[in-house]
Amino acid sequence: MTTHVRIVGTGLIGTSLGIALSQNGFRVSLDDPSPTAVRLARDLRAGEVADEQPGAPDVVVVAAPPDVAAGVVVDALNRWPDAVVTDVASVKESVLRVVLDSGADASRYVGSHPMAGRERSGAAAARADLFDGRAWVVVPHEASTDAAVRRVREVALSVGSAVRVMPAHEHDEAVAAVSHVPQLAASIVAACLRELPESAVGLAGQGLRDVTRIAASDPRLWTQILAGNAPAVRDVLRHVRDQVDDVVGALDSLADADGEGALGTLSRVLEAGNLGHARIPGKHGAAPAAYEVVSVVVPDEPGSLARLLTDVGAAGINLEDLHLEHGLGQAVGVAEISVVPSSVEPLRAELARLGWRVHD
Ligand SMILES: NC(=O)C1=CN([C@@H]2O[C@H](COP(=O)(O)OP(=O)(O)OC[C@H]3O[C@@H](n4cnc5c(N)ncnc54)[C@H](O)[C@@H]3O)[C@@H](O)[C@H]2O)C=CC1
Ligand SMILES: O=C(O)C(=O)Cc1ccc(O)cc1
Repeated sequence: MTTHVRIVGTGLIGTSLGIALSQNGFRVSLDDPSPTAVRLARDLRAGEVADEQPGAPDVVVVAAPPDVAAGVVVDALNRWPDAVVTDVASVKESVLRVVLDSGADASRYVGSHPMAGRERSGAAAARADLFDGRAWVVVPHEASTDAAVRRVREVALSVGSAVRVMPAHEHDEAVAAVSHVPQLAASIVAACLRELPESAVGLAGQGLRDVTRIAASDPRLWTQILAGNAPAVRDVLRHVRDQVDDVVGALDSLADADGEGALGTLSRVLEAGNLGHARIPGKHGAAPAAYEVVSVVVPDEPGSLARLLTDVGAAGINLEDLHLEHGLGQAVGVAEISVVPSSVEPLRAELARLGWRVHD
């Protein structure tokens, strides 16, 4: 029988999920306090407006802001006595605590968190493939039934996510380090740009863009996320502060004293960064792949990049990643094509043969 999923909160995450589930044969009904948000989600083919859908849902996914998520979960458990209820809030322990204290039937509640998102909010930013190949944390608690856990896993797997199961406190500690502190770091670095003269900001290259991409995220959402995970975020941030203090000490010594030991400190911090970076998983949560980059000059003309990608495909080589370096006002850019090491030489030779300028 077709599974009926009710999505409550049709912003970025709810609408993306609705589109992906609808494409995979689920029956989806949509609800949101904002009638405009529901209708936009419906128009984007995320499902039908809930008022127009008869019958109780099998699964309710609460995709509302973190500070109201727990209350919406409790309402859903009370309203639909046979439904499994999950939420996708970025913090899990604070939601679980409210649900357990509410007296509602928590055996049908299983928390969850897709590790996929964008720096934009709202249904208009939704993407059908948002969850594809990304981790989706399923967060059961002591009273969750196996049947409820299976239902939530089914939702995550059917949109292409890789399921990871862990308890709420472990989830919150993990995301403090891999998501919440990185968001703060991006915001703090970007905030330092506010007072810079135009002539300085104009020198920005890809490094600054990479480090600050998520500084464009929604401050209202992130204030709630950080507040909801305060102890774990604070602990990671203290660790960051200790390392910043070490670096400042080394730089003080270089600037004002004999600099003894300072280069060692700087080098250790940078090498530790290499080691941490190498642990970030590659595509589909797989172990980080050691790809190599082939750099190719691309003229700034219509169709150039498409022609390059066609030539890579025709050479029978799998493109693992693509990055375009493109300075403002330049007539050419550089495409950095990541491939497995064994493909580097064949690709270089083939592209050079076809007349592309391939860099060392
Ligand atoms: N934005 C991201 O990158 C990610 C967000 N999340 C989590 O997903 C949830 C939704 O986030 P987004 O989709 O980004 O937010 P959003 O701002 O795009 O959408 C939130 C929606 O919830 C609705 N809403 C507000 N109060 C509500 C209530 N009381 N009941 C039902 N709906 C209500 C709003 O009208 C809005 O349409 C949050 O809990 C967030 O922590 C999880 C993974 C990634
Ligand atoms: O933009 C990215 O790289 C993200 O990882 C987005 C994201 C934002 C919030 C979450 O709770 C989970 C994922």
